[in-house]
Amino acid sequence: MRVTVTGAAGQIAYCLLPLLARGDVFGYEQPIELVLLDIEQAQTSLQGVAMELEDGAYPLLTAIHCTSDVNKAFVEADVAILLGAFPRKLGMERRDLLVKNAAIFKEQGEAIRKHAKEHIRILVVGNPANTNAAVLAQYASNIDKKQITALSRLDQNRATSFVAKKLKISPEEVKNVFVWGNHSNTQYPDLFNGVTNRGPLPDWLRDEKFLRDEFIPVIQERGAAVIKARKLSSAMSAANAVKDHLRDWFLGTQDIVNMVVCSDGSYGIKKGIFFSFPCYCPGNGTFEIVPHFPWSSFGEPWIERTKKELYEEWEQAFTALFPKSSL
Ligand SMILES: NC(=O)c1ccc[n+]([C@@H]2O[C@H](COP(=O)([O-])OP(=O)(O)OC[C@H]3O[C@@H](n4cnc5c(N)ncnc54)[C@H](O)[C@@H]3O)[C@@H](O)[C@H]2O)c1
Ligand SMILES: O=C(O)C[C@H](O)C(=O)O
Repeated sequence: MRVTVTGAAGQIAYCLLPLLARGDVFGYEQPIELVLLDIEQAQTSLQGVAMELEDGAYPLLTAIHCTSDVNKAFVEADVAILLGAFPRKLGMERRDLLVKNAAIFKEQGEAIRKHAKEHIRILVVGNPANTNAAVLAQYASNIDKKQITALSRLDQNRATSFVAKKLKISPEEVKNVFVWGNHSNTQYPDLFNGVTNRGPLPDWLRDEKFLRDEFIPVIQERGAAVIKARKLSSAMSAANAVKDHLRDWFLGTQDIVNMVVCSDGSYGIKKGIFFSFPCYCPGNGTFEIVPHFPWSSFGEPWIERTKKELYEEWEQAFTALFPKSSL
């Protein structure tokens, strides 16, 4: 299995690469070859990462290739994990970030179309992840949209862990806590479908004041809180969520998991928009959006807000990429 990781000299990659090499993601019997892409200025650091991978003496890791050439990076790739993105700099508006990253994901989408295996499975992590995935899907035009996903599992893990801590139980016992929409602070973390293996969540966890004043803002702002505390964005937990997302997508799970996927019109979300939905993963890189989880009247305005943000993001990226067209 040939796995391409972009942004491979960055901090998420540093936490993720050992998990891939050890077999935690694709299974303990699956040999993998890693192709590590980063920009020219990061090549010395990338060489250091490759040395450390070699020094791990991982039995499943059959080869490591480092490159700064996007066209070489995706040759014959079975899986692409897209971590590399332009970071937000001081004074940059969200729109500037969107446009900068749209250019990167356009280039990578084209390279995937030309060079990757047709059955490739893609996970976009670099922010703004939903819209980057939508841009990539436009340009990797020979790839079925169901092969392209983005990461919202970190948000689901955060929400699940929050509930487990409140109830003093293991996160394993908490199911069906979902995060809908954009991987941004408009996401809607939803406890109305949540259960534990002892039964439904207690009423106080669904109290509207508690949801509005505590649960929802804590989950929506968790990424910012980590940045404030570490002066760096979350990396260990992001790598762990990448592992969970890919393992479940490839090896299957009975749990309903959050993935950002291309809307097929489910839940009234416009087709083509990449939205975080609850998904069922039977294995082998397949998933189905689970269609029947209710939002409750409390959830509707939150969903509207995140949906609106995603439609606007897509319009901005689309206008930058195709200045003379209209949606
Ligand atoms: N979706 C999520 O849940 C989630 C969670 C955490 C972080 N993120 C995002 O993931 C991304 C990576 O985070 P990080 O902490 O590893 O960042 P980082 O800055 O440590 O690493 C990013 C790496 O990408 C490289 N890069 C930049 N442009 C590139 C390009 N065109 N091609 C290849 N490589 C390129 C950089 O040189 C750098 O080495 C960021 O965009 C971050 O906001 C997403
Ligand atoms: O990198 C960020 O802006 C935050 C990150 O997406 C996170 O959720 O931790």
